[in-house]
Amino acid sequence: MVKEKQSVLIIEDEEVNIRVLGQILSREFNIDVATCGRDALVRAEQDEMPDLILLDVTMPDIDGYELCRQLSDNEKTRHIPIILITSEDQEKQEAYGLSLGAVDYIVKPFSVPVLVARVRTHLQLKRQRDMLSDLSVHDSLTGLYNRRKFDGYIEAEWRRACRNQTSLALVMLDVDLFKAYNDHYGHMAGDRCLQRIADCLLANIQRSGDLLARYGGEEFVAVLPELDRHDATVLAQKLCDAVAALTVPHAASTVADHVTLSGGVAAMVPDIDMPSSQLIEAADSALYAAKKAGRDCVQVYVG
Ligand SMILES: Nc1nc2c(ncn2[C@@H]2O[C@H](COP(=O)(O)OP(=O)(O)OP(=O)(O)O)[C@@H](O)[C@H]2O)c(=O)[nH]1
Repeated sequence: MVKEKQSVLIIEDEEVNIRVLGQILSREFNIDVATCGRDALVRAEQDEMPDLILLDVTMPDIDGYELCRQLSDNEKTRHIPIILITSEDQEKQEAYGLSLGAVDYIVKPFSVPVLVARVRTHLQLKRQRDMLSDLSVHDSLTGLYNRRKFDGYIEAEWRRACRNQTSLALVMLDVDLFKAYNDHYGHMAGDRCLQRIADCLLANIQRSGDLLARYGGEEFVAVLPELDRHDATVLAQKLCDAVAALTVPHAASTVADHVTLSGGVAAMVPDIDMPSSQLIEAADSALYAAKKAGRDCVQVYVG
């Protein structure tokens, strides 16, 4: 999600510099401060990550260049632009800092308007990058995550479940007789129906590690870490019930007088040599079984 007000992490150990930078920048941005390298590494990785880091090269514990290298090498923090602040006005030092991953380099004593202008420019670029990356993982019709996000997420969760030897569950949901819905009510009404279903499913998936995505046209998928087969089945039924309770009329359905879903559930504790596609195929075959069993029901894969 792209933030309204962006945030800047100032990594600086001198009180007077913190005060000056804080005063200048807090008019436009949220400010966080770290006074040593170790604290900076923790703050850069927290849930509410900074959008930009102003890093003083001279720090008491970890050298600023080393800190810059660590932040740029870390998968979680590498996308945060870093501006180095230093009193060393040497071309070699500047080139070194930039080669470590910093996006800019400011020499003390600095001009306030120049510093603010550079911070603004890098934050604007960061905002544009965030918007692009947000668009690339969301489905434009429903606002849910898209297939690309799902593919990456299930892979990561599969590896985590394998490492921790915990269960990973997958629920696949497909709108029943949706071709007939489109044929009867028109494609635009079909789109609105999919949006209502998406909102409803999202409202009923609450745990922070869960991921709901639009898997294909009228198919949705939920990745549910640390859920076993039983609990995933309970959730899948709850999702189907919630959509049925919307009572969206479906006059062309042979199953009910309103829109219904079929669901397929699979859950596994992965082995090191099992691909994540095994879980997807299992949920898909359970969904196929639900369709064969007459639709408007949930079936579970029992391997
Ligand atoms: N309105 C709309 N329709 C879509 C969208 N994506 C896929 N569809 C339609 O969803 C329908 C799916 O049809 P089928 O795969 O035959 O399945 P079904 O009619 O739902 O039948 P069952 O799955 O067997 O219950 C197709 O007619 C697609 O055109 C979309 O974004 N908007």
